[in-house]
Amino acid sequence: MPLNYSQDDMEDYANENDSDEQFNEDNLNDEDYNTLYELLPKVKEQTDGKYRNLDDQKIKELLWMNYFSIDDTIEEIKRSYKRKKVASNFAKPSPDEVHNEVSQVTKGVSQLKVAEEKNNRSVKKVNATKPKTKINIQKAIAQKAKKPNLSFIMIGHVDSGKSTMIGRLLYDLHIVDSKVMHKLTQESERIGKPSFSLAWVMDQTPEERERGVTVDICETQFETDKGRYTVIDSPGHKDYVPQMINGVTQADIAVMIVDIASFKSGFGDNGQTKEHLTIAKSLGIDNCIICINKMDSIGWDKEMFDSVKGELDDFLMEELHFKPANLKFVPTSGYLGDNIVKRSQNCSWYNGKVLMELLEDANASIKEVVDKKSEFAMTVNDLQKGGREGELTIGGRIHSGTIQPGETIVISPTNESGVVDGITVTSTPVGTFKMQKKTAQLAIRSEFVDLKLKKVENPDDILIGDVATKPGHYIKPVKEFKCDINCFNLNRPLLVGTPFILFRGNISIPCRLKSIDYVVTASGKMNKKRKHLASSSSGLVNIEVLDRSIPMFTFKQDTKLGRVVLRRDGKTIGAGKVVGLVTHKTE
Ligand SMILES: Nc1nc2c(ncn2[C@@H]2O[C@H](COP(=O)(O)OP(=O)(O)OP(=O)(O)O)[C@@H](O)[C@H]2O)c(=O)[nH]1
Repeated sequence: MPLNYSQDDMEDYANENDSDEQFNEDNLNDEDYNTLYELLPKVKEQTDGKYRNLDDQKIKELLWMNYFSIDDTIEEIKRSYKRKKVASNFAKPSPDEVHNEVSQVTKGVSQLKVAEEKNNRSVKKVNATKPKTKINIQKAIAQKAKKPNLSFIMIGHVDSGKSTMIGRLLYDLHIVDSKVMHKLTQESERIGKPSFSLAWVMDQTPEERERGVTVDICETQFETDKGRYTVIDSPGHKDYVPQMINGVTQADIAVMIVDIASFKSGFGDNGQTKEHLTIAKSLGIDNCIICINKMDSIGWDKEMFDSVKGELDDFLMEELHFKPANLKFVPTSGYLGDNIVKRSQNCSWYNGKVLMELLEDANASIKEVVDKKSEFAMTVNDLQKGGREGELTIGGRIHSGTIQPGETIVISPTNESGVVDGITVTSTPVGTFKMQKKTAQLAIRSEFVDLKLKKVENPDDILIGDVATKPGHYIKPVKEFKCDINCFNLNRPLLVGTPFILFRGNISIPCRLKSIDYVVTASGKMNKKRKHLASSSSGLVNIEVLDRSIPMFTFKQDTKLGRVVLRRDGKTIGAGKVVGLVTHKTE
């Protein structure tokens, strides 16, 4: 593709040519020819050592295909290597670069326009209101920064010991007292499941206790001298992966629990170990603590620990592209409490940190508690009707920005609004055994809060998954968006028209593959003719939401909420980054 072409030429090129067109340097004009030879050594230098076996001809071809952009070419080279892996985390294409690609491809889709340029006429105007009490916000933020809130989720194959681990953590931190434990032990013994007493601290519904299986996420807040924490328990059973995805979207880091005694079944294709890790990475979790658990059941065998650690390390680094420094492995027994809060006496060969110390390190590494550039946004995760008309309490994690009582919020997709009447934060300080509900004059990013709202016209229109912002920053809902997608685990190809369930934040909604702009072929070429995606392939696609319009973010706007996961037939089949929101002219 020549460099100095006009926009019209580029459109013609996009419409008329496909990626199968052969590169022939004899046909280049002088300027393009010179550019090619100037850039070739630069690409070689930057990819040398990592991506060998690429000959000059192939690099020239890739440079040409990518309009002589070094970054895009290197990205293409990386992608072609990535596709050799079973799963992918679509690690790097920079949002800007993807955005550029999209703005070129969207030119060909003539009926559509990128929605970010807004059509807000139909949206009722909601005015901002001032906080009830004037406070020194900087001082209040600085105060909160002394104890940031780290949210971590326990993930892992069914029965690996997630709930037991949390029960043990809370018990050893003196958050759950011995009276509660004694009661739970008696109750679990009564139904013949004594080993579940610790798990019952988190598994609270009769269904969960009877079946010994967690079916939904459950979160608990606690506070140590150094930091605040939210621990999220998630189900390991394959039928409850959607609930697990919901939990991941509210977490900063993941704690993967692996049952060493049945590692193979959990790690195989039918197990959830790989699926949970892939989902976590796809949804933006970059740090993972891996507890190799139930070590008591194999006599704390170091060789077995090393072998399982090796297999997991390979998968996490090579296929999911975790950075080695962001992975921490601990040998644990959640049941007996080894290496959770207290150091194990049974495992002299392990000199690393225990789970709680690793969580403290992760908490201490939170640098900025509020990103000053980002506006308030919160996904609604819980709803409680108020006693009076127009009252409603919404619960959730503040995703970005700050909020104070007295301020008005507006909720997408219905444009309902309400005035924040009060903010409550819940936590149990270590050693007190008492959950405290505190009212707050200010709540900030990463806190789990309940916002009591008043003056809500139609409370019934607000649903879980809706997004609250301040007036002027309303997220316009869309029914279609462009997505840079990676597919894995497909039994049969994903064709245009195929329906699937899309997960974004805590929303899960039926969607279909509306069209494919291009597929990246096995040889690393962009193919604009292909109308299906195969396993381990990637591409730029249009996704249509089938039920209703939903609030969406691009990856450029928000690196967490701008990500989606696709599931079909009970399997996770792909993940992607949203690169453009699309509205039809008639909308
Ligand atoms: N030997 C041994 N057994 C454990 C350990 N941790 C948990 N268990 C047992 O494993 C079984 C399952 O524990 P849970 O904590 O319910 O497992 P889970 O991962 O939360 O289960 P789901 O949420 O349903 O996937 C229970 O019988 C536990 O007592 C451990 O460290 N050692």
